[in-house]
Amino acid sequence: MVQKNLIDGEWIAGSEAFRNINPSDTNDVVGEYARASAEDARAAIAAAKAAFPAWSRSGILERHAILRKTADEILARKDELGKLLSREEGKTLAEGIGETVRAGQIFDFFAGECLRLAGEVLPSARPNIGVEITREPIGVVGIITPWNFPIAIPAWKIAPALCYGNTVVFKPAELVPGSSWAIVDILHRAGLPKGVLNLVMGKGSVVGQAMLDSPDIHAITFTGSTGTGKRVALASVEHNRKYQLEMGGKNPFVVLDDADLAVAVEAAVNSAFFSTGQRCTASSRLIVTEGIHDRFVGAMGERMKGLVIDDALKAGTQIGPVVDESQLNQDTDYIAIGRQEGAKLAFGGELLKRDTPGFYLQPALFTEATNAMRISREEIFGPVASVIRVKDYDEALTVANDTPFGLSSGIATTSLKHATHFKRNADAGMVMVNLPTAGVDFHVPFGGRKGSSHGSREQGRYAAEFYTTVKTAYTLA
Ligand SMILES: NC(=O)C1=CN([C@@H]2O[C@H](COP(=O)(O)OP(=O)(O)OC[C@H]3O[C@@H](n4cnc5c(N)ncnc54)[C@H](OP(=O)(O)O)[C@@H]3O)[C@@H](O)[C@H]2O)C=CC1
Ligand SMILES: O=C(O)CCC(=O)C(=O)O
Repeated sequence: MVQKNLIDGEWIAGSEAFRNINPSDTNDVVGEYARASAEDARAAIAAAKAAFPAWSRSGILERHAILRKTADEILARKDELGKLLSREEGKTLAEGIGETVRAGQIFDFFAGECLRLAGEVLPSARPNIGVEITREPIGVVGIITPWNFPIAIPAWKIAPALCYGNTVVFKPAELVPGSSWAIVDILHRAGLPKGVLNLVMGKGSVVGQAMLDSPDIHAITFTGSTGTGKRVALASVEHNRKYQLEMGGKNPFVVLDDADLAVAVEAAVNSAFFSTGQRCTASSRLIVTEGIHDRFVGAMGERMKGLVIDDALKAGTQIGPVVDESQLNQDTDYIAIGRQEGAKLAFGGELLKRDTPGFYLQPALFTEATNAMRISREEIFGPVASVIRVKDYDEALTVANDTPFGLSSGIATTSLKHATHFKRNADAGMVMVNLPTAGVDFHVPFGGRKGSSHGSREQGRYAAEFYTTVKTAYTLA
């Protein structure tokens, strides 16, 4: 059965369908999905526009109940939805279920936020005048999401958009439509009025572009590549619309001489290779001071030998496949580039054969890398990391900050002084001490600096900044 798009409360088949393929086993078709056209996207935008006046004035109990019900269903179906996610994206079952739980928690959090909407009442600078500051929804929000977090990223954009009274046109990545379809179905059945949430699955160059070109989309929230992010920005400036971008990372993980080696290695392996390195918060630059360098590299090699790379759904798998052939080619191209640049491939980097045809790559660790190499400057988005040797903490901090990106950064140290200094001086939106650079909580701000992000933070209460517009009202007493 072809899963359809949701436009104005109706499931619409469209004229074309596309297949969702399991990267662990390319013979396995996860499902078939209707491919929306640019015309479908325009119909979805018109429906969202028409639904906005009523939804923006809907009661907070109605919004709360829908988001609460959605959270409950996602959490109750975590094993089934987690399996679907792992099957379509290739992260391990534990990661797939974990991400599904996170999506449920996000809906739960924003269900609560519906009940906590608040403003401020202030005295005016002039006598006998009262000032009220309130937050109002923006209008139609366009949501464009990537393939690497098929349920959590849609959840952390859709939940606040609806909570604060906006209507939505949602375009998931074509590679992973299954999880997105499932949460839209859940929200629809939870009682969202028609047109409030519209799903248009299909190509970014067609459906996404139609969204960028529409004057009736008042805000766009995007996560994905830097190149597409730039297109979103340019089109948004053209239409004078609000936009928010979460793009790449080249996140540093600093290991100091005084680090607990086991903690450092575990955090580095998680940062660099878990979720097959396909996280914008992944660390691909391991910046290591010279006193611990050789022990760290040796321990990383030992730990990497034990990693189980296999079918995402198999019990015991620790690293699933790369998401598709094009991403696999990007990863192996960068491994070749690293070698040409003079870095030493100390471990891994081989294509692997498993029982089923899939995109299996052994995580790769380069040593003798410099921060000037392309493998240290450009986002690879795969299980490929480089060790950069530095003299001391000061040089480590300089190298860590010497990047066009600024999403996450981490440090392994037992020194309070260095941990405190790093938290203050790392030029990144998120800093982790003795923890992986990736794997964030659902209720606190998420976002970066420099080339990684644009606009206000996502997640937690800070999300209100993007999904609302502030009004200041003056009243003569
Ligand atoms: N920061 C992050 O979390 C992510 C970073 N990336 C980086 O991007 C690289 C490429 O991945 P890729 O999936 O191609 O990333 P894209 O930026 O192309 O995809 C992200 C989303 O944007 C959509 N899109 C593509 N073109 C347009 C357009 N012209 N107008 C509007 N929307 C559009 C995509 O649609 P569709 O895919 O359906 O065509 C997808 O839904 C990765 O290797 C990685 O380096 C990728 C994913 C996430
Ligand atoms: O590290 C995380 O938990 C989130 C990462 C993320 O949002 C991303 O890779 O797009």
